[in-house]
Amino acid sequence: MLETIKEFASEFFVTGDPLIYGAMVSIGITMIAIVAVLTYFKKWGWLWRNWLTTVDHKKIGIMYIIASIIMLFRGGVDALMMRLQLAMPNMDFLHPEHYNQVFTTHGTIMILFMAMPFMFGLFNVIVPLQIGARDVAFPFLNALSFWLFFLGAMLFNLSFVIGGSPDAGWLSYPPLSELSHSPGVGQNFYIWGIQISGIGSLATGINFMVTIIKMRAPGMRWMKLPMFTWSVFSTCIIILFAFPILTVTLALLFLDRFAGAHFFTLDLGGNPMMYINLIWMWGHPEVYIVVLPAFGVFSEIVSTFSRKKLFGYKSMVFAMLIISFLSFFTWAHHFFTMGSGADVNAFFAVTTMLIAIPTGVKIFNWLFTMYRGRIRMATPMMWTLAFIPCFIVGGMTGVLLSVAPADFQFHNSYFLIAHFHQVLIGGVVFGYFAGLYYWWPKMFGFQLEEKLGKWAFWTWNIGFYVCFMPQYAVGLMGMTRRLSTYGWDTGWWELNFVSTIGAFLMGVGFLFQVAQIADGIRKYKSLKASGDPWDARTLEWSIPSPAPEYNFAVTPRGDDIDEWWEEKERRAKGIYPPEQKLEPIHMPKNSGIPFVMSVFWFIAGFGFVFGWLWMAILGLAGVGICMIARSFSYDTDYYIPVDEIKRTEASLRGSV
Ligand code: HEA
Ligand code: HEM
Ligand SMILES: [Cu+2]
Repeated sequence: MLETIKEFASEFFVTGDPLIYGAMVSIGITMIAIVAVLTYFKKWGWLWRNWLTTVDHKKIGIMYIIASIIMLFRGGVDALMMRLQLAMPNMDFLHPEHYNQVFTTHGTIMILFMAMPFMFGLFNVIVPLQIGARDVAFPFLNALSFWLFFLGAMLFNLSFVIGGSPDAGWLSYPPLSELSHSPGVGQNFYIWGIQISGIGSLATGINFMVTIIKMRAPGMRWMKLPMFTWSVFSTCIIILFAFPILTVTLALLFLDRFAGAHFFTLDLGGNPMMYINLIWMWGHPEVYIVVLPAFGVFSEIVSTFSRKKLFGYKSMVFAMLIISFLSFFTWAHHFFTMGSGADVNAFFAVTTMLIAIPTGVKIFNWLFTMYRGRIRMATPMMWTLAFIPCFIVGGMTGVLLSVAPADFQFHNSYFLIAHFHQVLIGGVVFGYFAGLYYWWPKMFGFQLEEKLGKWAFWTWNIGFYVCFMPQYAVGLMGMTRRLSTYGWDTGWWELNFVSTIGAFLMGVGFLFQVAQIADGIRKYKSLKASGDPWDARTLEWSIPSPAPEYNFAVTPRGDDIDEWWEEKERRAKGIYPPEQKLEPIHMPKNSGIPFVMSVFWFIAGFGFVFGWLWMAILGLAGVGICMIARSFSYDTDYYIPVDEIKRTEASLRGSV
């Protein structure tokens, strides 16, 4: 008996490292604590009814954001472990094979399970409210997308506890990711975790595209759309074309590993370069997928906090559409060194450089919006102001990398690492933080304490520069990426040491944010009387905060770019909109199917990971049954009666 248990343990659990044991035990304890708390307070029913089965876009958005912040923590711990290992030469904190696992999971989690869900969270919370809609076009699909993302992410994270983490880099290049070089199950976790959540991402892209096309308030023509919604639309275009490439690429890699196909091996007619091309055809657009919505957030904040109309509305829209389009023609800049020849490299160098132009247009528009504005220095605006110089430097070093001959030097060095962290942190993370601070009152109906927010802001920012500026230098001095340690004779240690200090400062910044949120919850003070604490401009602020379940009691109009601002001006002049009659509101009903179906996907994925076909088939059968069950469920909607709307409105607006 004991032998069998030992065998089981040695097959499924990563053994031998106290660090991993420690983490496993803490994950286990956390899980038990969560289950115990839910049971003790009898919250299972509440959890199921209000969250696990919800199809309300606002709640789905909040769940996305919570999941992504947890993933930011996990990815951040990975980052700090790497920085600790690199702080001094010849460190023995992470062994080389662990170092490989840690940068792989860090990169994958940060992009796919932190940035993507944060972005989808903001889409969900804001887009329907900004365009005056009652929900997204397909609320059921929206819930399904969330649960696919969530269980995909869980499957990926499970690799840490069972079976071993992937370790072939965040894009899992063959031949390293092939069975011959990575015989463990880590790569399978990578493939299935991303595959399952990727289907969710594609569905979200389609959902929001249809929502924006079909569900805008009357009067809201395309050139009246709020800028954040435009950014979401341009991102959805990229998702629509890029994600299917990822799905196919991972499916082919899976066939290589699982069925002995040879798409990406050099023998039997395959070619690893095919994988590299395919993965970057998704991977490059992916970085613009995550940054465009951040641009949208900055646009909203700049105009709200400068109390001015956004400068150059149309040029902003065209710049984003051009970036969406160009993002599909630059992928080969990630492998200039792979021998495609001068002509190919020149083509991709030029297309890459072209992207600097629309991006520059956007930067100048933000600056012109601020020019002569009455700027208020609240935290959302501070993150926006910090973003601009940071992103300019990060973008400029991107342009340096795009010079193909120079890239032969920069490629895979710490110069590259510094470039992409600068655009990803300075652009994406700062952007989503700004959005979170800006829309926090909208989501939860109370304000966060600014003081702790400012502490978080400064530690993050100072930490950022201290961490990543030295990396440009150490990159030029020859330090390459994915290096688990180095010697004293390299001359790199001082810069690395400084860099590690910066990384920990950012960690402190994160702790300040957690404290700020905890403090806000403790001192909770409802915003009942005013749903519009920033004196903002777009429709989401025209209704109470948090928004009622049905969003708008009566459908608003969207005739102006800053409709709510114009409305406030009209009201100040005593011009009120005509009283509209309330009507019963048509709403989608909650459903447990998205959650259950995603659990079956998880089971199928788990089966494929370990090559247990019976389990995979069981999972897929469950998915099929859920689909059939859904197609036979007719009771999917209901109406909210007028009385109830009246009661809700009265209580939310504080007059009861
Ligand atoms: C949000 C993410 C994001 C963003 C926005 C960008 C933006 C850009 N990136 Fe970056 N990049 C990454 C994420 C991102 N990148 C990642 C993750 C990798 C590495 C992946 C890996 O290997 O693991 C990478 C790698 C990478 C490479 C590959 C290098 C190599 O592997 O050797 C190159 C090469 O061309 C490049 C170029 C650019 C350029 C030109 C831009 C441009 O879009 C920047 C445009 C912006 C500006 C230029 C600043 C503002 C403009 C002005 C003020 C106007 C005036 C300026 C000029 C006229 C120059 N990037
Ligand atoms: C919080 C601060 C962060 C620090 C200190 C940090 C640090 C690091 C380090 C040390 C590496 C490994 C470098 C190497 O050895 O090659 C790395 C890789 C990477 N990071 Fe970060 N990181 C941070 C945040 C982020 C964020 C927010 C993102 C994405 C949104 C991100 C995306 C990546 C990616 C894609 C890789 C490449 C992984 C690979 O080589 O496969 N990082 N980071
Ligand atoms: Cu790129």
